[in-house]
Amino acid sequence: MKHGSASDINLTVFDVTKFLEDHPGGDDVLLSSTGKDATDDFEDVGHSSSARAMMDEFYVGDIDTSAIPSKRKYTPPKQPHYEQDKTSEFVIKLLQFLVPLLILGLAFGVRSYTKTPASS
Ligand code: HEM
Repeated sequence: MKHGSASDINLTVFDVTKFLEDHPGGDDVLLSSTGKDATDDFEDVGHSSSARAMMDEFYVGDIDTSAIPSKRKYTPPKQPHYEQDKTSEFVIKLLQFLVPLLILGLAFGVRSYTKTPASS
């Protein structure tokens, strides 16, 4: 949040971790205002001048917002293009279909060879 009448491009950072339990307005409102510019949140409440004076206790430093790099769109690194070999994929699919049939045929074959002829 901005503090006092500092220049518009400066953002003042406060560490309120030690103040969470003691904040008269509660810890939930403090937490909901962390990690962002909480100037409006702070001002909207109409904090007293003694509340403003307390802020010095939690002062960490100023950030020159013009020095913050603007967010850049993430572009994933280019992947090398691999020649995809579809034949092995096809062979695997074919085997997945044929192997069970082969086992079934084998089982029937073995059965018909080993079957004792029906007593006549
Ligand atoms: C370092 C920052 C802050 C300090 C030192 C501080 C301090 C205080 C103090 C001393 C009070 C008692 C009333 C008064 O004296 O004005 C208070 C009340 C309150 N504060 Fe903060 N505060 C801070 C930040 C915030 C933030 C970011 C919010 C966000 C919404 C907030 C919301 C409130 C609320 C809702 C109350 C209760 C007001 C009421 O019941 O009348 N405060 N705060």
